[in-house]
Amino acid sequence: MDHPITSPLLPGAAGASNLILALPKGRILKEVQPLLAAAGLVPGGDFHDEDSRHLRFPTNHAGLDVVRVRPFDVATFVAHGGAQIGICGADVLMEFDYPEIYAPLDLGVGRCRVSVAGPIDDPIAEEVSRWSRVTVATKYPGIARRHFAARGVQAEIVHLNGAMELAPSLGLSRLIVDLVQTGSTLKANGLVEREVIAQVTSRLIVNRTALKTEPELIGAWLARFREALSA
Ligand SMILES: Nc1ncnc2c1ncn2[C@@H]1O[C@H](COP(=O)(O)OP(=O)(O)OP(=O)(O)O)[C@@H](O)[C@H]1O
Ligand SMILES: O=P(O)(O)OC[C@H]1O[C@H](OP(=O)(O)OP(=O)(O)O)[C@H](O)[C@@H]1O
Repeated sequence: MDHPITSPLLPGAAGASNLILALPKGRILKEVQPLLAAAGLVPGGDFHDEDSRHLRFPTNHAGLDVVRVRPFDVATFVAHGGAQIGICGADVLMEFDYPEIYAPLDLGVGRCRVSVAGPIDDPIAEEVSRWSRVTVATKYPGIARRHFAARGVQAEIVHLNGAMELAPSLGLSRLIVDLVQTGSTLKANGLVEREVIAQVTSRLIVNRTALKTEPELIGAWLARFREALSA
């Protein structure tokens, strides 16, 4: 597909700063590479060198640089306006619930779900809504707290950044809230999915203020991604 560089995608008037697209390191980055290519966006420098210490990279568009950050931090960079556009999972958006972020495009990658899980040999965990409180290990304290609060249950959160599946067997918590795709990580650790909180895919996100101040420039990138998705 031919992607001529049309004028809205060029840098603005002299002195205008570059747009920044925040990309998540890891699995999502791998999955969105074909979409970036279809949108005519090619990160340059040593972007593809995983050992590079650079964090910001030029692209084939003089008006757009990319930064490579942790998946959770994509939303924070975009919410604070450090990056105007980003790509991150709906799980991250749900966790932070930043009002500054607009998420217009579902990219259809990174498909999984946020779920409650517990030990397979703890059948009463199914009756959690009858409890007044429960301990939950998770890297999603906001999602977990809101989910249980909506059922009138107070969640006491043990905040972990990974390996949540170990928490019940090691006595940290009764339940976990984590991402599930195939379910093999739960199974391998003696856990079972109890409840799906939300389905997850990755989204293209935009800072709302930036969209108001640079509507043509950001609108042109949204149109490119939309077109790439429908190709
Ligand atoms: N098993 C999975 N299947 C599909 N998508 C997933 C899966 N695990 C995570 N994701 C999606 O990918 C995003 C990034 O997950 P990834 O595991 O790459 O990073 P992370 O572990 O959150 O990052 P960090 O290295 O900063 O801890 C998640 O926010 C979610 O949207
Ligand atoms: O249902 P499954 O297909 O087993 O996938 C779920 C696992 O994937 C994610 O972990 P990831 O592989 O990203 O590891 P990390 O969070 O520890 O980096 C998630 O935190 C689960 O542990």
